[in-house]
Amino acid sequence: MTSLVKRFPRHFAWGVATASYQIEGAVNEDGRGASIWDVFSHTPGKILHGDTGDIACDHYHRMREDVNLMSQLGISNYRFSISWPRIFPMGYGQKNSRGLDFYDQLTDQLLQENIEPLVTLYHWDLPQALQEKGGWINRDTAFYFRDYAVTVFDKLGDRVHNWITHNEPWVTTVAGHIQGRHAPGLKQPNVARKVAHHLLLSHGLAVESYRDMGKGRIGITLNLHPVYPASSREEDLTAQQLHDAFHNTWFLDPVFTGTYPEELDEILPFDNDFIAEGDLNLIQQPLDFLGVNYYAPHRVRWNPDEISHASLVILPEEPITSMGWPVDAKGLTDLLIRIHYDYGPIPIIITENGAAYEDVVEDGQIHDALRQHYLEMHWDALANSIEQGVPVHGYYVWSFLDNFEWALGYSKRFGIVYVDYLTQQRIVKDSGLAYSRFLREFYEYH
Ligand SMILES: N=[N+]=NCCCCNC(=O)[C@@H]1[C@H]2[C@H](O)[C@@H](O)[C@H](O)[C@@H](CO)[C@@H]12
Repeated sequence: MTSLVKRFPRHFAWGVATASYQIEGAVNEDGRGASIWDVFSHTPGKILHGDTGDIACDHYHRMREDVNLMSQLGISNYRFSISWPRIFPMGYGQKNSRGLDFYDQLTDQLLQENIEPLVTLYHWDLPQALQEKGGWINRDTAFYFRDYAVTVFDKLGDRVHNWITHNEPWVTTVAGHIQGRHAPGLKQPNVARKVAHHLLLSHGLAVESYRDMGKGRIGITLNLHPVYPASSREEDLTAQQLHDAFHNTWFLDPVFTGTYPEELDEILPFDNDFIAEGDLNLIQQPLDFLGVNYYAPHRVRWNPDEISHASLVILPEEPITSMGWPVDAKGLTDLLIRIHYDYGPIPIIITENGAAYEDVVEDGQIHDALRQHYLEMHWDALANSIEQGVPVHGYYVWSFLDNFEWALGYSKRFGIVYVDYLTQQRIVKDSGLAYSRFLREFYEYH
């Protein structure tokens, strides 16, 4: 391992990541309003086994214990998200001071333990009251988001200096509004371009506001995949192009070039009546970093029946995680090099990377060798990216704790810390102990 620590720069930010609805629980406490995920998870048939985020990891009540565990493991960076409906139960208007107080205390606890916060403003838990006014289909939501962001900047901005506007707007758009497998559970492809645009507009408005208020760094997190053609056949090369537009450049292009990719119009045609003068300039304004969530590459073959005109191909012999996602760390290097050369030298933070595997508790331990190997392979791939000139400034394991995995409920475990949901006991897995050893070596070396 020692050779690996030398390959990362001195101030590289190693961390762990979570999200509010996936770990907090306490959904009806201290004035929190309902989110679209409260409604969705309580809708029969939407979540595996009927799981909800009502309790999750009970992090709202166990925050100090969890921060202390991070500190014991030598973790010095923590990415978490803020629950908008804890701050504005109705999405706007009357603020909820007890909701703000929780994140105020969390921030202070982190700083006391010398852990640097990286705060995500939106990790999918839209206030239900705004969904009832149209949610992201309604342009007003972008401005309510701006006002929510300003409130949080004002409260925490003296201590939090690293911000992410949105986590994976692609998932909100596609899973939430086309596939219907995420909240708000809509299957309306014709609104997808408008939803994505309003999410990006809200990002631009929040960045613009932060530039007037804060002196820290702000970016956006996108889930991105390198896209490989299954063969050199013309149709598979076309599938690669369209799939890349649907999964990657739909969001990379507006954020970094102020344009939407033309290929997207082939698969999601739209009349651009929702794009107002100045919107794309706002969306395209400079960022301090791009957050990249990387899990797996996409290998595709032509399939006109799919929205991206491509189907994923999993090779018979390639290893997969329990999510069915291929394990291919070189995909991370390929992706980062592509971003670097296509979009310029924007600093990159890997805001999520990790793997779900079936974990078994044996004598109070979890020997999750596959997850440990997955992580170490991706650290090596990240070092390769840096050695090839990509300015990577940080890496956050998804996830610190096992947590509510959206439509799959608690059936999938991504944590480096195991959570027994019956007792809420935390057990550091072998992968968490290995990460701790790696961090110790890194800080000793540097
Ligand atoms: N092939 N393949 N597919 C990868 C699927 C990409 C879309 N899902 C994500 O990236 C989600 C992201 C989310 O932020 C987090 O809240 C989720 O818990 C993790 C784990 O699911 C990941």
